[in-house]
Parts: sequence; C-alpha cells; structure tokens
Amino acid sequence: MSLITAAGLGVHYGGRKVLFDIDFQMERGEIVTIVGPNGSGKTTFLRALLGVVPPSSGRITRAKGVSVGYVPQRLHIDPGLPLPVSRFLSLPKRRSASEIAQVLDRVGVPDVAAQNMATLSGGQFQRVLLARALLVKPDILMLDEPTAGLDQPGVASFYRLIEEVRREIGCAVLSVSHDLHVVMAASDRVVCINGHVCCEGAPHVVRAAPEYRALFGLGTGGALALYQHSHDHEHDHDHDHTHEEKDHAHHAG
Ligand SMILES: Nc1ncnc2c1ncn2[C@@H]1O[C@H](COP(=O)(O)OP(=O)(O)OP(=O)(O)O)[C@@H](O)[C@H]1O
Repeated sequence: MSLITAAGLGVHYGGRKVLFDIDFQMERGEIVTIVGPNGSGKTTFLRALLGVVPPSSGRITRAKGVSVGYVPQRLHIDPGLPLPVSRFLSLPKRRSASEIAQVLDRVGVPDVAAQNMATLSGGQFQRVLLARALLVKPDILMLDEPTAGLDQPGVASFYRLIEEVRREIGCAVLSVSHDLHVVMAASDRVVCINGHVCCEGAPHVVRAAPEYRALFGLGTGGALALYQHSHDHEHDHDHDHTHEEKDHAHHAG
C-alpha cells in the first residue's frame, strides 16, 4: 500500500478553488519533487497531505502508522520570545536531552541546544527545523522550500544532508523546491502543480512536457533546463565530470 494517497483532492479557500482533481500517491523510500509557479498551491498541497488543511473534495489516505516529518517554508518566531532550541525541539512532545543532542549532532549543529531560536542563522534555523522533523522518525519527510534564503553552498550542503539522512533512515522525501538543479538529480519523480497536476514523471520527462514548458519556458527561466543541461549537452573537450553543477554557469537553450 502507498504511504499516502490523495484521490480527487480539491481545496477551496472561501469560494476560491486553489487545488482541484489531484490524484497522487507516494511509495516507501521514493523521492518526489513538487514544482510549480508561485501561488500554484504547492504549500496548500503539502498541508492537505499533512491533514492541517481540510480537503473540500476528494480524500487523503495514509497507510496505518505512517509518520510524517514536516519542514515548513517559514516559521515566524517572535524575536522577543526567549525560546531555546532545546525547548523548541521539545514541542509538542517532550524530548530527552540526549535525544536532542543526538539529533542536533546529526543535522550538523551540535552546539546550538541552549541558543535562542531567534539568534540562529538562516542555515542553522533550517537544520533545527529538520531536526524537529527527524524526531518523529518519519516515514515521509516533507520539505517546503527548505533552502529559501540560503546561499548556494548552503543549499548544496542542506540537500547533501537530506540525502544522507534518507539513506540512513530509508524515509520517502517529498519536497517543494525551486533549487531544481540540486534536487532533481536525486528525484525519482517530479510533479508539476498549477492548481491541478499538469504533468508528472521522471525529471527528463517533465522537462520535455509542453505543460511544463508553458509554465516555465524553455530557456534560462526553467530551472529544470539548468539541471538537465549537465546531462544532455555535448562536450567539445574532455574535462573532469566530477565537478559540481554550480561550475556550469551557462544554461541550456
Ligand atoms: N489560509 C489561506 N487562506 C486563503 N487563501 C490562501 C491561504 N493559504 C494560501 N492561500 C492562497 O492559495 C493560493 C496558493 O497558495 P500556496 O501557498 O499553496 O501556493 P504555493 O504554490 O506554495 O506558492 P509559493 O510558491 O509562492 O510558495 C495562493 O493564491 C494563496 O494566496
């Protein structure tokens, strides 16, 4: 059985139809990336899968006992509120000091337990959010643009961490991302949402789909094009293929 399934999912806010007719399922260990223009309903879709936004139509089904760890797109914490990281990680469920130390170590910020949430850097904050998601021992890790605001090395190292964690605990990963050149390399499936699912499939299939091209264009505006570039271009000279993607500053046409 799929870990989570949406059948005919629709979400309305007031009279406004934000999502409609979405059929989706996720299998154990799968890596799925959601793409779509701003305001196309990606966050709403994750929140509906989480059960915090009620469907206006259709149904969400989770396999029995499935746990979901969620890294939200943003989380506002009042800078005037003294909230140490350790206390944040103990909400809503109390966690032991050793559990907290272990998970912070795992996400690469071993020294922040006593620090106030409001004083963390952007990169540390994202890692603490990831730590919180990992504490639930997720079968599915849901990440909503988790690297927004990080610099390029920060983005790359965050996704490396996600990949390591996934290998260790075998969870499925569902991300909303614009950092496609980083994340797509490891995606089994890409789902392009614009109110409904306009196309889905392996990264190269979605890249070629007319629906995707209509939304993102063919050239430099299409992040998928950037990702795909390093795989489909012709080399006119021999060079080291182990370089990082960011070394490719030019875009596919
Ligand atoms: N709680 C809400 N009440 C009313 N409208 C909402 C609510 N949340 C989102 N919306 C609207 O629903 C639409 C989809 O929003 P959503 O945040 O899901 O899009 P998104 O694809 O994640 O966007 P972005 O890429 O900009 O993060 C937007 O027009 C937004 O204004």
